[in-house]
Amino acid sequence: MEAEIETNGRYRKGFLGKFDRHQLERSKALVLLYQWLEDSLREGKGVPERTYIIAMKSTGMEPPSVEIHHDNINGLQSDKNNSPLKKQLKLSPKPSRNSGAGHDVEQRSSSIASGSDLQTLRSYCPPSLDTKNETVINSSSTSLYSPPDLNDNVTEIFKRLVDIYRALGEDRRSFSYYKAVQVIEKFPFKIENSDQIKDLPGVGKSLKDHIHNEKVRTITLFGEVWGIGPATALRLYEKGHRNLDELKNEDTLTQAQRIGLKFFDDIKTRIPHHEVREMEQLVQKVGEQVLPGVDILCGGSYRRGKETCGDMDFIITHPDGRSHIGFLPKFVKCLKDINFLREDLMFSLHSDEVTDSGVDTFFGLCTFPGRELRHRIDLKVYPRELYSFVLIHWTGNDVLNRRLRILADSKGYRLDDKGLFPAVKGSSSNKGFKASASLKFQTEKEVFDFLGFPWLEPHERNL
Ligand SMILES: Nc1ccn([C@H]2C[C@H](O)[C@@H](COP(=O)(O)OP(=O)(O)OP(=O)(O)O)O2)c(=O)n1
Ligand SMILES: [Mn+2]
Repeated sequence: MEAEIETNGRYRKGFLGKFDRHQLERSKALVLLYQWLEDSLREGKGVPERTYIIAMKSTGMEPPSVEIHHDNINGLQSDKNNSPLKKQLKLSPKPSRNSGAGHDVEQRSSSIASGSDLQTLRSYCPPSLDTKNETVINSSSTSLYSPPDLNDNVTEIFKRLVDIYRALGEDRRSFSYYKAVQVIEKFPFKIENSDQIKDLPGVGKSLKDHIHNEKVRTITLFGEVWGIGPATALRLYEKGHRNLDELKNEDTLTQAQRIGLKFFDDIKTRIPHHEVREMEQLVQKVGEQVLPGVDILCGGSYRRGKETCGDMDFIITHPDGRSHIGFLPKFVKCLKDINFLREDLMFSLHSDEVTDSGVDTFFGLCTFPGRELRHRIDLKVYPRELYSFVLIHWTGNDVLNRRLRILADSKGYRLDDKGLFPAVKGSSSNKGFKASASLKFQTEKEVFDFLGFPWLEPHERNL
């Protein structure tokens, strides 16, 4: 049954009077009877809108006249003279209703306002909309409108929460998520931080928390991709990416980040200790062929005796103090030839330079012989004189390293993977420390002793 409202003065002032027809057209909103809200609150869920829709008629510059499609005209006074099909209705002045949840249905983000008689809620028609109403609605200036839901990552979760809370009997909470979905689905932009919606009523604290948590979770996830640091992770989040699949289409990623992404799951798979031992033996054997006498050992969690390792941290030097120079490129080539090294992430060569203490580094991915599962591998080549510091640093763990650094600081030294530097008088900056030459120690134990830290075997360093 349909009826036409006689737009009385109060009605125009209350809601439609605030907007011209073009504004309403632009908003592409459906205007619903306030009754929809009351019924929804009574039911504890959003009731189908189709019988509550008010359609606008284009009438030039005049305030819009209104058609109502409403079989259930409870709460509206009908004019006795109307035919059953087209009733002339007058809206009875009703007391203003601010019934709890209904109060914050109002939303300001999309040029739709709430009035005391009517609440506007949706900008799309639900799938249950009958075709018999479609003709009427389409002939008016309010068209069916299905905006792209730019925030479906949020609304999909919220829709689930609507059902979950309803099933739990928490109708009020269920309804507040329902309302939030209605509001968020209409956003013409992707929500990226909670500040964008902090002033929106109808979108509760839960959503703000949710978005904040989502941001933290997403940035943390992106930061787990090799080569993506916090700043890049934040930039990618702000570009709208929300999961790793979406990142695959991101053309600003470096080649190394792409590899990190492609083998994300592989890299996260920890390697059993005994497999690392086998790969260490393989790497040592190839190293000996390339450069007899070369010292190669796997540090990190493997050297500390952990059952599984996140990656392999190879530390390489040569006892003669010079043959390490130029070793790494040849070594990497051989390891690639036997299909052990598979992808490069970073290759940095400085062993023939005086600066940077002559360190060569290869970061990449390797596979256990006969397998395709990728593992992270680091090869670091240092001059022999730095070996004691290198072993301590790359064996860890990070807690021990921090303690040793603090201890060194307290004694007026700076400790890192390239030495132990006495503080330069008159300067407390890192630069001041670096300007001095490192003390020389042959073994890890000498460093521990010098600092006065009790000696710990590698397997005792899991602090
Ligand atoms: N922020 C960091 C990172 C690393 N390290 C040192 C201590 C680590 O033990 C060593 C190797 O770094 P890894 O990240 O490879 O850590 P682990 O080898 O200890 O553990 P995992 O099994 O996760 O590789 O380098 C450090 O002092 N501080
Ligand atoms: Mn490691």
